[in-house]
Amino acid sequence: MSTLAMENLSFSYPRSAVLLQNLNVVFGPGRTALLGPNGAGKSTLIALLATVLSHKSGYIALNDSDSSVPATNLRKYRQQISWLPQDFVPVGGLTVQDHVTYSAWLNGASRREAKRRAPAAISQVGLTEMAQSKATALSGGQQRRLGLAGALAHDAKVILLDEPTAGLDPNQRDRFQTILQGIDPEKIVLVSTHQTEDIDGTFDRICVLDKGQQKFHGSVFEFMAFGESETDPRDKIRSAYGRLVDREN
Ligand SMILES: Nc1ncnc2c1ncn2[C@@H]1O[C@H](COP(=O)(O)OP(=O)(O)OP(=O)(O)O)[C@@H](O)[C@H]1O
Repeated sequence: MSTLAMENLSFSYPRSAVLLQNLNVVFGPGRTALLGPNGAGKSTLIALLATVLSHKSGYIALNDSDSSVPATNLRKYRQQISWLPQDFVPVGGLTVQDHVTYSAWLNGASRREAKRRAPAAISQVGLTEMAQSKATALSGGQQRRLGLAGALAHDAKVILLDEPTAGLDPNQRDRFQTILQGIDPEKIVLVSTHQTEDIDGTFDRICVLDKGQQKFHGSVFEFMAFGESETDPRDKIRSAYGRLVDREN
């Protein structure tokens, strides 16, 4: 079983207080929703896992590729990671097809592999009919799906998606959830989100980060137990989240 583990991970931005201190988290296969209030450190954690930021101490290990950060085998680690940043903006001038090919190549696939895999990833996110359109001409929701296609085309073991559905309308969010549900369950998928109403039925597990600390990590079912007075699963999750996270945030 693949696991992505952080051990005693600490991080602070320059001239800022410590944000993550001795964080220990293990993500396994399946879809995990990363919840937490604004400023909790979700994007930072994802950027550390993507190795866009470097942690101060501790380490990150991807067990079945025998690679870790810091490590001698950073390249091997990076080849197993796909990352969709929160502020994804398509590169101007590229078609959807070229954009997904380019993203897969940037994520570590060879040029030939990237080209070969792009059509399936474009189809997976429902953009086949727009494959020859300019990426910048897509709507906001379609652009997010384009970003997701780039992450999926790489066929990495770990897929990191930072608030992929922020600002999308309910239809586009539904569409995104359906795509997430279709991702190979053996992959480690970590998705930061504020949309607790989208969790039930899409995610297997929930990890709650608050003030740089892990407040909860377990199955969606276990999480719902904190919202026991509610009956609707979505209300249970919202209520559980409210109980776990300090209201003063
Ligand atoms: N480049 C930076 N330099 C200094 N501080 C930063 C930087 N980026 C983020 N921070 C700070 O680190 C903390 C965590 O930010 P981060 O973006 O990781 O939180 P988040 O949980 O993703 O928040 P949100 O839900 O609002 O996206 C915040 O206090 C933020 O102001």
